[in-house]
Amino acid sequence: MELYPINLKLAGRRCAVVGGGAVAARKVMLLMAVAAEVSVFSPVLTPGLASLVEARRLTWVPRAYNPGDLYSFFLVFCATDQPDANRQAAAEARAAGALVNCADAPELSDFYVPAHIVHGDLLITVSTGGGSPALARRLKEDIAARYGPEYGHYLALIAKLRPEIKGRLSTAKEREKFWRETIDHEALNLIKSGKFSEAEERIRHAACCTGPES
Ligand SMILES: C[C@@]1(CC(=O)O)c2cc3[nH]c(cc4nc(cc5[nH]c(cc(n2)[C@H]1CCC(=O)O)[C@@](C)(CC(=O)O)[C@@H]5CCC(=O)O)C(CC(=O)O)=C4CCC(=O)O)c(CCC(=O)O)c3CC(=O)O
Ligand SMILES: NC(=O)C1=CN([C@@H]2O[C@H](COP(=O)(O)OP(=O)(O)OC[C@H]3O[C@@H](n4cnc5c(N)ncnc54)[C@H](O)[C@@H]3O)[C@@H](O)[C@H]2O)C=CC1
Repeated sequence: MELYPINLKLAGRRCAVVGGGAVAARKVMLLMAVAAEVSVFSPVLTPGLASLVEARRLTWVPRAYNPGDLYSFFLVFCATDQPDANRQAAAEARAAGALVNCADAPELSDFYVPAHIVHGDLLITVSTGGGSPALARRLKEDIAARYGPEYGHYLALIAKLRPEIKGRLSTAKEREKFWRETIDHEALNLIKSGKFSEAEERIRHAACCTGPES
């Protein structure tokens, strides 16, 4: 195993993307989705990136990367179509202490972006360690067909009820047993049919019937 699985909080963090093509755009969109503060260094942008600049949601430095650009970022993506520029940017960013992703050189990257499915706070990711991004994408599609948006609603309900259940069941052991038994298909089926309050009641009711003796 080479990769440590970790999910980063990037809200408000300064992140840089070097390059403004299709790959850079994919990385930028994801950074924006998690409210990172994003700067793009590239002479040319995709139309999608250009409209984000116009909406003032993105800082654009409209030129090729220059040494010295990357001294103050937490995370840096090097995603130009020029291998030498990517290498130089990656080396500078790493020397400055940033975590680096080099789009055309996995061996120069500190981390990879996994294929992912998002439903609210539910994040399902697939990594192939850089071995086959196409396989990661395919597996993601298979998983997405199995775990739809209802799981996001289910998670939101469980997360809402967790503090209440924590108050009712006094030990961690009881809570662990409760949640292992309560996360079942019945509540999920209720959510699938739009019966949110019935699903909530089902979980609350289960908590009433659980106690130290059960
Ligand atoms: C190492 C990594 C670095 C990183 O970018 O983080 C990396 C590297 C490279 N990708 C390349 C090609 C492709 N990348 C994709 C797609 C995705 N690539 C993503 C991640 C990663 N790509 C990281 C490893 C993740 C892992 O494996 O765990 C995904 C999962 C996430 C995202 O980028 O958002 C996203 C899925 C989007 C989705 O879910 O839909 C497709 C498929 C397609 O587009 O249909 C192809 C063409 C088919 C193929 O090559 O498999 C090449 C060029 C190879 C060449 O020159 O031929 C390199 C460089 C190299 O390998 O040397
Ligand atoms: N990691 C991944 O998921 C994938 C990576 N790749 C790799 O990523 C690279 C980029 O792919 P695309 O976005 O499709 O290329 P592209 O040709 O669409 O875009 C390249 C961008 O880099 C900019 N650029 C060129 N030189 C620059 C410099 N010195 N400084 C700043 N910006 C510069 C250009 O203006 C352009 O916006 C490819 O060379 C390929 O090796 C390709 C597919 C997937």
